[in-house]
Amino acid sequence: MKVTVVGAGAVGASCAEYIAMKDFAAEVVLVDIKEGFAEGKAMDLMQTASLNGFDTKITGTTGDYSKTAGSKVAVITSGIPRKPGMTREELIGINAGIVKEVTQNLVKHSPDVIIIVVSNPMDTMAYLVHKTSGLPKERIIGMGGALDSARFKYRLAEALESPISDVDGMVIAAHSDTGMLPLFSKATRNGVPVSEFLSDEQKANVIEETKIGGATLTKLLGTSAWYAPGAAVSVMVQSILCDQKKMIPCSLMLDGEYGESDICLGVPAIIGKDGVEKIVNITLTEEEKAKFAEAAKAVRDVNGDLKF
Ligand SMILES: NC(=O)c1ccc[n+]([C@@H]2O[C@H](COP(=O)([O-])OP(=O)(O)OC[C@H]3O[C@@H](n4cnc5c(N)ncnc54)[C@H](O)[C@@H]3O)[C@@H](O)[C@H]2O)c1
Ligand SMILES: O=C(O)C[C@H](O)C(=O)O
Repeated sequence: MKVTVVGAGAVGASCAEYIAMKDFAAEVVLVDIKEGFAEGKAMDLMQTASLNGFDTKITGTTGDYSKTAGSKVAVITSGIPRKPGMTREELIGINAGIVKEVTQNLVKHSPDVIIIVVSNPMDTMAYLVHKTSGLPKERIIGMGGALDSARFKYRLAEALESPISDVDGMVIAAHSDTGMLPLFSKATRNGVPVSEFLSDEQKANVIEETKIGGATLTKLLGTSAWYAPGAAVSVMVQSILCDQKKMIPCSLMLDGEYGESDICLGVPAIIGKDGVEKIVNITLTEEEKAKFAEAAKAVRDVNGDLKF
């Protein structure tokens, strides 16, 4: 099956690399607006195929969407990343126009496509794709929770001094510095609640470091992260192409779930061959419910800046 990745920059190339390395897709098409850039990234990645042992064919194109025709999944990473000191929300002015145009091109050539939205501010960009693509809501999935949950597990393992494979946990709500909701109450080490091992101070630190995970990396790198974002996308694409039905927190259009409607926010969902098979309703504490509602209010304010 064919996967298109729009934006052959840091995140787009990382998506293509992880998808190819796992060898579950027949073809990955990279698209960029910068002349020759996607072609160059595709060629460089293809020259790793014999070294890394994959058969996925990676091609690149400068804006020729006819090459993306018949894609099962398209990942939108085109747009600008933030610089140190910025919030993701500040990117809306430039990225909204790019995401809207790219979506129209993708849908024109692949009407049955499932779109994974990565460009920031992601929850708002996912909402924009819902409002402008004409695709059913099951086929538009924002990527944020998979990445934020991986960062949560990294911070939990650090605090627990345990291997990451011992740890499980999930982050829902908004993909923003303030609106992320790491579900500490449900995090476990080999099935045992992590609250059995960590103090209140450690808990607060893990939650805060998780929420500012993207900002911390942006400060260190001078631009935002790409390895873990690419790996997170590859997990979502694999769950679709291989119909794995994994439960993954994704930014989805809500219609009453978690008390919200007409907004994209991170919630756990079953992801399979048709996209979103089911939004999973989990029980939140009263404090978590209040934080989810607060995150929704902030995302709704940002959505208000969109022009359709
Ligand atoms: N949702 C997440 O978890 C997450 C994680 C990391 C990054 N991001 C976001 O992903 C986006 C990309 O980040 P990056 O680090 O890869 O940036 P980047 O600058 O390295 O790459 C972006 C690429 O998009 C291309 N582009 C711009 N306009 C285009 C268009 N109209 N059509 C096709 N290509 C176009 C650029 O030429 C560039 O190569 C940013 O908005 C960033 O904030 C989101
Ligand atoms: O932090 C960013 O701006 C990029 C991305 O959303 C991330 O979380 O890495």
